[in-house]
Parts: sequence; C-alpha cells; structure tokens
Amino acid sequence: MFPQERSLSLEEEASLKIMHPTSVEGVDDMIKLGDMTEAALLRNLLLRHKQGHIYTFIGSVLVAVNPYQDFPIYSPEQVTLYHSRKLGELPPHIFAIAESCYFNMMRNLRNQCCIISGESGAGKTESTKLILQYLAAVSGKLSQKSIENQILQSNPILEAFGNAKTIRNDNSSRFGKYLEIFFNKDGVIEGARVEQYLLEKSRVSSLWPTSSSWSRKNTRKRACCGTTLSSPTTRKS
Ligand SMILES: Nc1ncnc2c1ncn2[C@@H]1O[C@H](COP(=O)(O)OP(=O)(O)OP(=O)(O)O)[C@@H](O)[C@H]1O
Repeated sequence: MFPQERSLSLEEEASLKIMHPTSVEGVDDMIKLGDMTEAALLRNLLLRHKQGHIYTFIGSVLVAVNPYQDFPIYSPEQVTLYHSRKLGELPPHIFAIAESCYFNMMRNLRNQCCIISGESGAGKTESTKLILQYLAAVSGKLSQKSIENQILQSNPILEAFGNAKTIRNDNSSRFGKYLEIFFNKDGVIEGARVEQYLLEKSRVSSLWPTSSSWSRKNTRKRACCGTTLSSPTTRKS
C-alpha cells in the first residue's frame, strides 16, 4: 500500500457510486454528462485539457481553460471553418460563440451581448480579442474600409494605459471594459466604442511590491504613438 492510500470503511464503500461512462470518456458538451456534479464537471475539463482541448460547451455557454501556451487554433482557416456554421456543429471554440452572435444579429437584426467572466488571469482579455479578431475577419471580407484593423490596433494602446503586472497575471487589466461594436445592415463593422470603468486608481500613485504600475510601458507607448489619449477615468457611482 502506498503511503497516501488508505482503505475505506464499509460505510464509505457503500456510499461510492460507479462513474457514468460519459465521465470516464469525457464529453465536449457537458449537458451530455451523466453525472451532473461539480466533481464531474471539473474532471471533464481536466480530461479535455489533458487531451489538448481547452474549450468545452455547456449548451450555448463556452467554458475556456487557459492553456498558458500558444495553440494553433486561431488561424484564418479556423475563421473560415467556423463561419456560417451553427453552434454545436463543430468542436467547442471561441469562434463558434462569435459566429453565433454574428449569425443571430444578422438573422434577427437585434443587438447581441457576449459576457466573458472569470477570475484574474483566466483569459477574459485574450478571449475578447479573439472574438474581435473573428468579427473583424468576417466583416473585413465585406468591407472596403479598414475600421476592423483600427479597432484591433486600439487594444495595445488601451492595454498600455490600463494594464499592469500582478501576481496572477503579467498583463492584468486594471479597469473594466464595456466594448460595443457597431455593424451596418450588411454585417460590416462601422465603428466601436469602449466604455471603461473602475480603474484601479491606487496603482497610478503607488507601486505595489509584487506588481507594477503601468507608467513606464505607458510613457514609451505614448511617445511611439504620439497620441493625445488620456488614461481611463473612474466613474462615480
Ligand atoms: N486562449 C489562450 N491561449 C493562450 N494563452 C492564453 C489564452 N488565454 C489567455 N492566455 C494567457 O493567459 C494570460 C492571461 O490572460 P488574460 O490577460 O486574458 O486574463 P484576464 O482574465 O483578462 O485577467 P485579468 O482579469 O487579470 O485582466 C495571457 O497574457 C496569455 O498569456
């Protein structure tokens, strides 16, 4: 017997249940799981992560596990693959969510909202950029202008002003962002608006021991860009 092993009492043994086959093999949509427990959900994500699958559906919700390494799954070919495909037709992917928003907007001519949540370092900012990348690529095929590129290129500038290194994330957003993208009836991006809120103001005046202020990177970027953009401001609630 290994040191960490121990035998179960008869009572404990009686409380054990046989794992459902879906939990053993893993599923790409957790609605299909036979055991709907927290342990089963986490095991499924772990199993898929070990197989190199970072995305898993729960119906129309996508769970992303941050791989902390570059996966070759965001190429223009992947954009083409997911374009005009229904949610669930192809393996779980952030592009499937972006396509679903785009498709529903075009079909119903109604605004769509995509909520990205998670703890610090979970990959929210990267996921936002990937959705933008997808929408820009799809819209760019129909567009004569280069607004899509301008929107994508505004990201590093905003990050320079509002991101900083923390113990959890080397490029942590220290302010919230509400991003609106405006399309015309042909599905072409016409503009975008970023609303920022809750800037971590304490970081402007003091340097935290285990993290960085954004000023140095900021100054360099400001000098390069020659812009008159100002730091995000906080709002009084
Ligand atoms: N899909 C991904 N593929 C590869 N690496 C990723 C992916 N998503 C996130 N990462 C890595 O994780 C890091 C942290 O991600 P990100 O900044 O998006 O987290 P966050 O949830 O926005 O954090 P915070 O709330 O602190 O701003 C990124 O800098 C990147 O290195």
